[in-house]
Amino acid sequence: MPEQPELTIQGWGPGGSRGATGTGPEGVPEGRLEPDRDPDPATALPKAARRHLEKELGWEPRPTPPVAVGEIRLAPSRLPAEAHDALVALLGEEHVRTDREARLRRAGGKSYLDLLRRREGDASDAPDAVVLPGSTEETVALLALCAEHGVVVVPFGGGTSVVGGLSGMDPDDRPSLSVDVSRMASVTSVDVASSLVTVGPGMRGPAFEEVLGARGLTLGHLPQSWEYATLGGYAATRSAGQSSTGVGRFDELVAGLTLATPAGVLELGHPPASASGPDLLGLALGSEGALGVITELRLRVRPAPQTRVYEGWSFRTWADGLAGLQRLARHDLLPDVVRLSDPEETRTNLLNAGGTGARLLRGALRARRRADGCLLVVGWEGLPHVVRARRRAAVPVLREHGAGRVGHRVGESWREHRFTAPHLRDRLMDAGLLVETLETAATWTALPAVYDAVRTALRTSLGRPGRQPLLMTHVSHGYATGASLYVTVLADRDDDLPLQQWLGAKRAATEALLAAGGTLTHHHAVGADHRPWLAREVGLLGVEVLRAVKQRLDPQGICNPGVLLPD
Ligand SMILES: Cc1cc2nc3c(=O)[nH]c(=O)nc-3n(C[C@H](O)[C@H](O)[C@H](O)COP(=O)(O)OP(=O)(O)OC[C@H]3O[C@@H](n4cnc5c(N)ncnc54)[C@H](O)[C@@H]3O)c2cc1C
Repeated sequence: MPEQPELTIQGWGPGGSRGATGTGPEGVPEGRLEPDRDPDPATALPKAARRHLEKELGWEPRPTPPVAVGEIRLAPSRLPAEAHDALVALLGEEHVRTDREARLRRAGGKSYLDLLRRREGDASDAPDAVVLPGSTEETVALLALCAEHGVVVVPFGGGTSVVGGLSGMDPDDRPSLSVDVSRMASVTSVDVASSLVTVGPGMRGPAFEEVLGARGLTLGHLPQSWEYATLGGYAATRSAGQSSTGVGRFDELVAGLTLATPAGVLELGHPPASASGPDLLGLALGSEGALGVITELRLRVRPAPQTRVYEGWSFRTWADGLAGLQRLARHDLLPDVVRLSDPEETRTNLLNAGGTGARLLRGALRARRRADGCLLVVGWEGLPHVVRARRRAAVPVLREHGAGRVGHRVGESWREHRFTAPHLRDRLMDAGLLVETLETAATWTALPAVYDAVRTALRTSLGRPGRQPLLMTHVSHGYATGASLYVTVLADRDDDLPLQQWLGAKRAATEALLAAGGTLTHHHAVGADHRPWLAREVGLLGVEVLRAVKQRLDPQGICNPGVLLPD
């Protein structure tokens, strides 16, 4: 398996002048514990970005660094000795870990709240131990063992959950195990004729694409968390990638999977298609570890694209942009990548982009009176003549809605930098900012109202005299019936009550988007954070159906009890 980069615990990405280093057992990427940091906020951000944010937010940059990793508080492991010994007998000593480093690395996910807690030295969500099963059989056996000893099990993929999916909360406060699937990370079969590849859940996107690329294939699932998230995690959360408008959401890429549960093994999905009753595969997709551990996936792949065309367009208004996308969607003409930024996101991105190209673009948009407009990045991939034909059909529609072409460099630059934002988030958090995202989806009809409602709720909740949040929104995925909205929120952090500040804003935004007709989540999943609202979307009877399925597969309720189902 190609080497996978390191996981960190207080931010995103590798590095860390102050972090500890270590080498882990087979399959566990070990290394520095925290990202590289410039402790001085005056130099940590590009000048233009800092000036813009200071003006927009009423924010004064100040150093708010995380505590040193050595100061993070970690309670002693509560794993009972008999359970530990039984796990060692099953998996071997090196695959049952209770050491500080192993537990800290699997403490929670990467939401703003998760990172705030860890930056403040709180690792109360750390598991009592980490186990690394190597096969479906070992996973089933370890689930039986945990059920017998009353130990909670939290599957761990890349640790990139942003909805509290790894918080390990348990109403009965039992000891908890992080089940790290990184040892199950190899490709076991490639069926080129059927476009099917069987792979372990612990493999990450870059490694998988490398293996597929050698065969002229691709999966094409590219979420912003691509560097760290795993294939099993994508399935467990119903992830969507940046090209999902074209290649489909991750749900659509899963042809089948194996789910190890305390009640036994489920083999789900029968490609190419089946009418044998309701689709049980759908129960495992989005199950977030609450029904068991996904131990194998059969994924639908495609030939690697021979051509890629990425470019930028500019609409005069947000309404024009939405109307243009809706029209493309109705006629099945949406490109593979569609990303329409609202005026606030467009302005901020243009100001923050450095270099001559960005300066020229700003000038050109001003000259064409589009400085307050909305940037659209589109991308087409595939066979050259198909890409040409699809683009040729879409361009007149864009023009009919007033879009002006701003060129390939904008599209290419977006493609080149599309995984950098999470690294910037670390630096913004170091300088006293609240930085978080939220997402939803709505029909084309409801979308404008959802957009307005979320913005009003966030402004009301986070606004203070002389201070306003910066709310940057884009449409990230288009469908015939509607689209998703993705909001990036920046605000001056309340240094006294930072957790409460975001919890209040998130609650207000969620209430507002549900009332306006948005979905609870488009691709981040339910986790612990969205649980209280699940019944609003699926109804009380829907929650009861899910509870009954869980009761059958996991009678002792040991599988990730803190997520998905409301208390
Ligand atoms: C900076 C950033 C950018 C992001 N961008 C995107 C994006 O563009 N699109 C998107 O969809 N999401 C995005 N996310 C959210 C996150 O990356 C996804 O939810 C991803 O699918 C999680 O994968 P993971 O391997 O990290 O899973 P984890 O975070 O480890 O786990 C997520 C949940 O799934 C469960 N789980 C994990 N593996 C298994 C398994 N094998 N069997 C059963 N349950 C399992 C866990 O218990 C947990 O409840 C982003 C997150 C961050 C921090």
